[in-house]
Formats: sequence, structure tokens, C-alpha cells
Amino acid sequence: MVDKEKIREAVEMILEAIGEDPDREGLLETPDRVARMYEDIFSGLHKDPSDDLQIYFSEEHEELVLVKDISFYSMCEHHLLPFYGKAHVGYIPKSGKVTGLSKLARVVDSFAKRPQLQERLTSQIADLIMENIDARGVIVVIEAEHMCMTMRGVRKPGSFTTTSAVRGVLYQDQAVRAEALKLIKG
Ligand SMILES: Nc1nc2c(ncn2[C@@H]2O[C@H](COP(=O)(O)OP(=O)(O)OP(=O)(O)O)[C@@H](O)[C@H]2O)c(=O)[nH]1
Ligand SMILES: [Zn+2]
Repeated sequence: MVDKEKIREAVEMILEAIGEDPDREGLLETPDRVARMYEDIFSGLHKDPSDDLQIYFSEEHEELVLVKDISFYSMCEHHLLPFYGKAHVGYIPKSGKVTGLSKLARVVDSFAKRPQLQERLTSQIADLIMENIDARGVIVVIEAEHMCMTMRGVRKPGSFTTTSAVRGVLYQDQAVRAEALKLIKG
């Protein structure tokens, strides 16, 4: 689990290091607030995302299931600044089994709530769904804004990064992939 006492100490040290007074009234509770916040935004480190996919329904649907515009917030592992945006997650079921739609969004959250890279977030979601649902194919597209590129560094607000990961029949069959991409963009 998250070591909140250690986070409290570290935040107090950062406040001192930037030349602040951690004992002034407005900052007294800050180390504890940050510890509670990190417990939430890094909670994915202490979860097994495959637990989210244990719910199945029997349904003979063997074409695309796509959940679009799943909003997410993650933390860039280089700067510990947020990156956030939308994930689009689709899969093609087989053997008469589909999973709960909300479970796809839960998988996004479980992987997002860690120090991350956008590319890794994208492929981890695709691989987990491919392995845990008996899927014929998976497509994940993520569009995100990185605060490490907007409020600091190169300072390019409005720039968005798109990453995709495709697996199985969605990788092999260009027509199936094109149809999925059209639905994602439309
Ligand atoms: N590939 C990838 N790069 C990322 C992601 N998030 C942040 N970065 C980049 O990580 C790089 C870290 O570069 P460094 O040169 O080590 O760090 P820096 O001096 O702070 O770099 P600048 O951001 O260019 O100021 C930067 O180019 C960031 O834009 C991500 O999700 N994926
Ligand atoms: Zn960054």
C-alpha cells in the first residue's frame, strides 16, 4: 500500500526545499492532503486490473464492441505531472462471451492511476483485454494532453498526442481496422 507517512515527510521536505515555510497556517495540512491525494491517483499500482474483467455475459455477438470517449487522468512518470484525455476501447468477442461495458473503463482507470507513459498505458490496456477476454481482436486509441508539455518545458498548450494499440484480427485485417477507426473518429 501507499506509505502515507513517507509522502507527508517528502512533501514537507519539498516545501522547505522550494523556500516555503511548512509551518505557516495555509501549508500545515498540505503534506497530509497530498498523501491522501497520491493514495487515490496512484491506487492502480495496488490493483490487479484483470480483476475488472471477471464479469461475463453469454451473448452471440461476434462483431465490434466499442466504448468511446472514456475520460482518464494519469501521471507522466518523467515529471509527475498529469496527462489526461480520452481513451477509446474496442474489442471483437468470440465464443459467445461479452464483458460488462463499464469494466473496459475500469481497466483504463486501473492502468492510468500509476506513474505512466502514454504508449505503455495504451498497450497495457490492449494486452490485458486480449489475454483476459477471449477476444478475436482489440483496438485502443488514446488522445491526451501532457501538462509537462504545456505548463512547463516546451510549453505547447493545445498539442495532443494520439497513440494506438491493435491486436488480433484488428491488427491482421485492414478492412476491420479501418471500420473501427472510422467509428472511433466519427
Ligand atoms: N514517449 C513519451 N514521452 C513522454 C511522455 N510523457 C512525457 N514524455 C516526454 O519525456 C521526455 C523527458 O525528456 P528529458 O529531456 O529527460 O526531460 P526534460 O529536460 O524535462 O524535457 P523537456 O520536457 O523537453 O523539457 C520529454 O520529451 C517529455 O515530453 C509519454 O507518455 N510518452
Ligand atoms: Zn512529463
